[in-house]
Amino acid sequence: MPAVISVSKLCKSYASGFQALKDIDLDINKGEIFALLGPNGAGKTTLISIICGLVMPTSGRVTAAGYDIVTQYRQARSHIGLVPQELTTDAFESVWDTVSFSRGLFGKPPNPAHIEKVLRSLSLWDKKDNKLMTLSGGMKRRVLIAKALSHEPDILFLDEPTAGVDVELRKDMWELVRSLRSMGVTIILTTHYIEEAEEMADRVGFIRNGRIILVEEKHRLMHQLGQKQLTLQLAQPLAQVPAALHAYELRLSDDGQELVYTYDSSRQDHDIATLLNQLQQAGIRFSDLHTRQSSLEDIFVSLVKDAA
Ligand SMILES: Nc1ncnc2c1ncn2[C@@H]1O[C@H](COP(=O)(O)OP(=O)(O)OP(=O)(O)O)[C@@H](O)[C@H]1O
Repeated sequence: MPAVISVSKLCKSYASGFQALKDIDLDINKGEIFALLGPNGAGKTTLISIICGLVMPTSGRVTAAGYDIVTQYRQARSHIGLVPQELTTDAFESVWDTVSFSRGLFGKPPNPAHIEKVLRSLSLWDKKDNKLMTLSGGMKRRVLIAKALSHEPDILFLDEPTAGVDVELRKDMWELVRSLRSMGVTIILTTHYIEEAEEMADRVGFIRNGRIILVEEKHRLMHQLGQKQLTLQLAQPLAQVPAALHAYELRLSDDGQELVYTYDSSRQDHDIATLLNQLQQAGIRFSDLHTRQSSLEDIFVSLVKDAA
């Protein structure tokens, strides 16, 4: 898949001397949803701001849609839409005016048909004459997206798109992002809700202390690093795990009521049926059992810990 954004050897030191990005190499593929994850202060906003031309890089190179974001800023920027977290435009302006004005900022001629299409796709059409101050929080978020889409970009950055929104709206936003992708828009989002990345991303990148520590397809990541856990509720409490079962490295809860078996879901050599058979032979009976697959959040926490 061709890269629509290409970041190479990117470094950023702020005037204070603080090095916020260290030697970042990253390609974003055309048409994918890419989630950039990392703890507070990792460098996500700095990276996005550089790609969008809001912050100057110290060294390295970034291209967007083939254009250098420093030497060909206008061409590069015209391909990019940025959805910030906060709406800062005039509260007394109408939805239609604010979205049309955004388009004008990119030097694009007016195109009422496009603005109408964007507003309709965001369920904002019947609010087009409303002043921004009269909109609900969720609608204001949609206006931010409409503004970012006003100049027909094919790359969209969403900075924490669902921070502080309720579950209902979050699901709507996910739906919306998916439909944008199906229209061919490449989407890069930052989020603190790992669940959001798990739900939507094709690939995830982890950034920490200004370095990219891992970029991987979400499914492969979850398959490779994901672990499964089998928990057995014992019929009778157990004092200790029988020696015959030591190979499984089972963990017995303090009260002796629960046995937990953690295994690598990508390996074939851990046969649950054999374990259950051996438990039976050892006279250990259980009243219930359940399995759990580790989430992207578990993987994230362990990656961040490992990189500390
Ligand atoms: N203008 C600035 N001058 C000096 N340091 C800055 C400036 N902007 C950001 N930083 C520092 O750079 C680091 C990265 O900040 P950045 O905002 O990129 O992180 P982030 O990953 O987006 O964090 P968060 O998840 O909290 O939004 C932080 O330590 C921050 O304090």
